[in-house]
Amino acid sequence: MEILTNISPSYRCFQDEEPFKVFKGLEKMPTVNTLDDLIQKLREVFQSDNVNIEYVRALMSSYKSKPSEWRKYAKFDRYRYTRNLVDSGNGKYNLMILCWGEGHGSAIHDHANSHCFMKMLQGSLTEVCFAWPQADNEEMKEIGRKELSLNSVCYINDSIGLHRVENPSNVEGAVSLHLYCPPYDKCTVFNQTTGQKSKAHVTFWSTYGERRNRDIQNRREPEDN
Ligand SMILES: N[C@@H](CS(=O)O)C(=O)O
Ligand SMILES: [Fe+2]
Repeated sequence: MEILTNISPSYRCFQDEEPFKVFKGLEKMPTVNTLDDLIQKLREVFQSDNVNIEYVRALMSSYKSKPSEWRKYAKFDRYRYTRNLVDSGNGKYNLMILCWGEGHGSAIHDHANSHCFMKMLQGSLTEVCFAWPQADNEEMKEIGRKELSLNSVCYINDSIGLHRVENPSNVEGAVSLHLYCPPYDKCTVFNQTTGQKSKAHVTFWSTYGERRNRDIQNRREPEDN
């Protein structure tokens, strides 16, 4: 499957209404009414051998978050953000809901050569982007920072750079919907001060709305700096 990646980094993050301005050239966008509808439409899009990143992003943007539709997947942990599998996309991608308690964040990481789409379903998150380290033992260079607000969608891949994400609120949890294509279970995490890399496994806290067992949950990485 080929994924078209001709996306301009400056259009990497789109708030609510933008897709229709920015993507006039695309076919008429179908309306996405519910989360199930979004799941279904994503499956259809990824049946093709050519997937247009901007189309996926616009589809995700067109869904307006309704907590009653995603609550069954939104399982929080006290200590770290959780990853909850929603759909395994016929093996082509993983769609998941991440739950970020107050102050929870990820370490700086790559996305294992996958495409990463991220949509806010509740609250807001801060995304801090970094360049790949150029030399040993050097502070990582921040290349951008944004607030992701409700319903906005952003996109990253390894050629754009690395990032870490955090919920800056100390009163509200945040929930985000992520699509990774192809699916991956290992990524690289980086020490912000030294740029030192290590491999981390990424696992699911729950799958299809069911909690997984404690052993698996306790093996989770790569959260929290
Ligand atoms: N990519 C991270 C979440 S985020 O910090 O973008 C993960 O899948 O765990
Ligand atoms: Fe990420």
